[in-house]
Amino acid sequence: MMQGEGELNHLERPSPLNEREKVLIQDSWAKVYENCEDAGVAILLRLFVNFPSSKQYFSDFKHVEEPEELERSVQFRKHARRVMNGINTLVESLDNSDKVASVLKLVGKAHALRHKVEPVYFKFLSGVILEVLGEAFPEVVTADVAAAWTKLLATLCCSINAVYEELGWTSLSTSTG
Ligand code: HEM
Repeated sequence: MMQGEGELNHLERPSPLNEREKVLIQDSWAKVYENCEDAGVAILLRLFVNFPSSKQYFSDFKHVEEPEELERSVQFRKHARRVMNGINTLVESLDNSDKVASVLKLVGKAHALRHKVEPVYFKFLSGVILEVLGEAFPEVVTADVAAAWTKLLATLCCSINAVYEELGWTSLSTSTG
């Protein structure tokens, strides 16, 4: 089995978010988004420290190891902002499934075709988001809030995987190793 293929096949799409879960996500996100810049940097830094291979896709800092130096990279900070803005759009659009689908389609397409990012990195990023939010906002991220976020992020990964599959990612992934 090629790298990433198992991930594509074995992720189960969670049930849609219910109204309570949407409110839990929107309320908790509002607190996080007040510190958008810091939260984004903390999340991306954790991704690159815990999963150093995720740096391979970023020309400006793929060989940088020091977290302090990573944080200073313009490309790093720009992507941290983009990730936070992407999640913000999803959170704002929880009642608009067409919008959610179209945002995830765009993100999936760009990362598969242009940046050639293995889809498993979206799963790593999702885990890191939960971890960092739980640590940074322990009073906000209760067990119920964490469960709602887990569901949203699993949905995100499933949708991204579906886009990759539609694009025939398995053949692409052989060329990127
Ligand atoms: C929720 C998850 C993510 C969102 C919302 C997101 C969003 C974006 C956006 C909006 C762009 C620029 C637009 C474009 O090129 O089409 C971008 C670029 C990029 N993303 Fe992501 N991204 C996410 C996850 C990831 C992950 C997990 C990786 C790899 C580990 C990654 C790697 C890249 C790279 C390499 C670029 C190009 C950077 C550059 O040229 O400066 N992204 N991302």
